[in-house]
Amino acid sequence: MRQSEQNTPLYTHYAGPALLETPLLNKGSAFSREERAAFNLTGLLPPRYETIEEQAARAYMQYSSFEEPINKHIYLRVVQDNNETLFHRLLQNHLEEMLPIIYTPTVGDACERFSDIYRSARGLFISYSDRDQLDDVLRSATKKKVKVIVVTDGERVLGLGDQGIGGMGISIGKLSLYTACGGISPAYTLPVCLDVGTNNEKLLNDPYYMGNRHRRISGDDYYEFVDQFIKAVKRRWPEAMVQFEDFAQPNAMPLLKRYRDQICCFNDDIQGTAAVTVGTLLAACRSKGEKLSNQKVVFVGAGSAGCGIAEQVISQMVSEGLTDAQARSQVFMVDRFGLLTEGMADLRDFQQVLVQHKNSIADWSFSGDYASLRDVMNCAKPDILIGVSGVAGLFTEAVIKAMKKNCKLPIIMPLSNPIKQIEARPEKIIEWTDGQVIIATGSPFKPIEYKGKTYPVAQCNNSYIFPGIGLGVLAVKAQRISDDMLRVASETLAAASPLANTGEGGILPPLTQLAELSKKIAFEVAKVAMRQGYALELDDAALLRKIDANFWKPEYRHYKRVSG
Ligand SMILES: O=C([O-])CC(=O)C(=O)O
Ligand SMILES: [Mg+2]
Repeated sequence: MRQSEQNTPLYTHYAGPALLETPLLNKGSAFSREERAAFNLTGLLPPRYETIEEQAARAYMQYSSFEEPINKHIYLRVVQDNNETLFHRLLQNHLEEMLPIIYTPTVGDACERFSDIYRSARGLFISYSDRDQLDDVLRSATKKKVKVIVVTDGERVLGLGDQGIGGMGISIGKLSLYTACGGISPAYTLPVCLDVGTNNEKLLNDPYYMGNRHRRISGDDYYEFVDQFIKAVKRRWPEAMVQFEDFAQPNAMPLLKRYRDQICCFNDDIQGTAAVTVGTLLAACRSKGEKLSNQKVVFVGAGSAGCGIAEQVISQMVSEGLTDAQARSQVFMVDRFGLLTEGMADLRDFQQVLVQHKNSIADWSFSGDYASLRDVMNCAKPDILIGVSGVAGLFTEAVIKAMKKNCKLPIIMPLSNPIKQIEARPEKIIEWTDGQVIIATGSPFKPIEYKGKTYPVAQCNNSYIFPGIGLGVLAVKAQRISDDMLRVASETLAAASPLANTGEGGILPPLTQLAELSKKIAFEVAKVAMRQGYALELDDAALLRKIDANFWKPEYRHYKRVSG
């Protein structure tokens, strides 16, 4: 059996202060007496030799001294930039408590205030003005073996809009989860922010803003720049997987279409969110003893994320036996002007195929030009309501009550992040439906007490999907990420649903079980990649061993010195 790399010594020429200043290698007070002597560290550290658990206990005490989530976030990022192994041990020990701090929702604040709270360098900022020297820029990344890149241009960070280089915060947060929940070694990850400017006036006028102070580059210049970046990545790290994150709607889909058959990549907001949503819906329907293909689904927000999920829902309905046209007739997209309806002006291609035909809503009665969300609730009588609008408060009491009137146990999923952008808070939805509801949100919420009963709130966030995809892709060196790989990730998630399996607990397994779930997703994803000819061929036992061997653990290795 292949021994995990982590049990073997690590050979390095770094020594003295440079070793302590390299977060991937630094062990701080855990350097042993022998290592301190061999690496010229004697005297640079307090005399006591500590274990990683002792270090983690001190760090947790310091962490707990901060009240505000943003200050806890800043503290954890400092630990990360100082000692990555310790950072991940701390996360592992307190995953449930710390996920909302390093990731959604607090990561949203960290992106908005990126320049204000900036401490030290992490990741690669790639400026448009550097476009002719991208090979040099990528060479500056000291990591030789980058295997997972999360790249954003910061134009649509969560539901917070254009954050310019603040988008780096989300790339960092996603990759922390790749490690914490998908076992990808931090030595293999690289957060990237493409700085093509910002149209956010507040940032442009903010003296502390650290990005380039010009408006966003757009059109052909923009696409050419992204292309230069992708080509440079292919030259430097030909096997790296690229996750597109938080690109604005007009660019997200074209970029995905352009690269999905060229490199190993996916768009987290379109495909990752679709995969987790379909997985959650499958589990919710199973827990009701029903099929997704028997449900009517309303989406609020017809951007690339909403339409991406809708297409995935449709393809699931078709796999359950509906025709494409039948499935489309059961899906209703509502955007700022109302229900997407045949003949509506200015629709994008991906919206055009999701309109309702005039004759299928001929017997609806409504007053404006297009049916409003409330009209859709009254006339379509949906079973499922999904919010991906980024607009707080759109699920009003009237909307939810109109839905409940026609559906005994509605499935309601306000998915917009972070919490301040949510369509309706879950405790309100429970109150308005008198507890007769299945809820999932994009951001985390504590279980809700209502009339003596406890209601868990599932966090339908793409974090259930991407770590497992990454682990599977790495295990078999997959060259592409196909729709079937994403579909099997949804099914694997649904199959792990406590509520669907036992009639009790949440619709989704708790996030604390993500590492185990990611291994299962990785296994299934890798098998599909092999079947489709995108990956190394391995038998099941060898694949399981590979996944385990690839799963990095926050433990210190023993170091041996080599000359530099
Ligand atoms: O980051 C998250 O929590 C989920 C996500 O991709 C988004 O909202 O853009
Ligand atoms: Mg996102």
